[in-house]
Amino acid sequence: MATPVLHVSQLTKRFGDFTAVDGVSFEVKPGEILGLLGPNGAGKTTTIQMLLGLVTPSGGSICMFGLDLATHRETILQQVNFSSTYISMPQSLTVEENLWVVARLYGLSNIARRVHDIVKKLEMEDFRDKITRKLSSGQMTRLTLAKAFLTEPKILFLDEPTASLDPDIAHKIRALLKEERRSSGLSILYTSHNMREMEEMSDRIIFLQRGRIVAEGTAQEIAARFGKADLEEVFLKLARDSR
Ligand SMILES: Nc1ncnc2c1ncn2[C@@H]1O[C@H](COP(=O)(O)OP(=O)(O)OP(=O)(O)O)[C@@H](O)[C@H]1O
Repeated sequence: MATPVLHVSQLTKRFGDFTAVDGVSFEVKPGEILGLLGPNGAGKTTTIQMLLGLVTPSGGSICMFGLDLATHRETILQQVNFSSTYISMPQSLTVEENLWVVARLYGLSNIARRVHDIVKKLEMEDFRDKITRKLSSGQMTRLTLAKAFLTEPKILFLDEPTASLDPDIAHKIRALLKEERRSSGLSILYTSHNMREMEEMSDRIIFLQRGRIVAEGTAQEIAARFGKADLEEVFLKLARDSR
């Protein structure tokens, strides 16, 4: 069996007396798309922030590519990238300048070609010269996705990657994610509140509720386990139970 790209064991985060992530364990295999689902406040973002080394866990371990994040942070993070709405990028630079900054920070070669390719792939030609401060939220989302793809990571963490995109662009982004997974074996962990997207994209889904995993499997397996027709019905049941 393939070695997992990501192995998370008993991951826990406490903020004072409050436990936001509570003993979570899971794996992501090479080329796998894992969906992280859960109601507001379930602990999805906190989990991703720990995987990125932005938040220090209170307990448990995170291994990527067989290395422990606590001791091999720099090596691991060179092969990881992420996209989320909480990223802030230099506001006075243009879209393309921001991509050049990222490319230089990662020490990439052939920067002009890479930037050109990613701008084309994400259909950003219209606003490549626009100042970042003036971007619409959907354009900003595309810039953060471009930043994530630019470094050709082995695993991508995406926190609500299609949240502010129009249906046409969201569809193209999903197709691109699937194509990258197919062509380069990219692994993806992502969150979304769009149940149809979760069903379409995810090989497996982890359902978080109050910081704990309450269900795991394919969308069909999870729906069947709860005796529901689809993921949306399961979500409504679990979300209402947790309020
Ligand atoms: N720095 C912090 N200090 C205290 N509590 C925090 C902190 N960060 C997150 N929390 C709390 O941890 C819980 C989990 O938050 P998190 O942002 O991980 O949830 P989420 O599943 O991503 O939710 P959403 O769907 O709303 O984005 C929430 O109750 C949140 O208020």
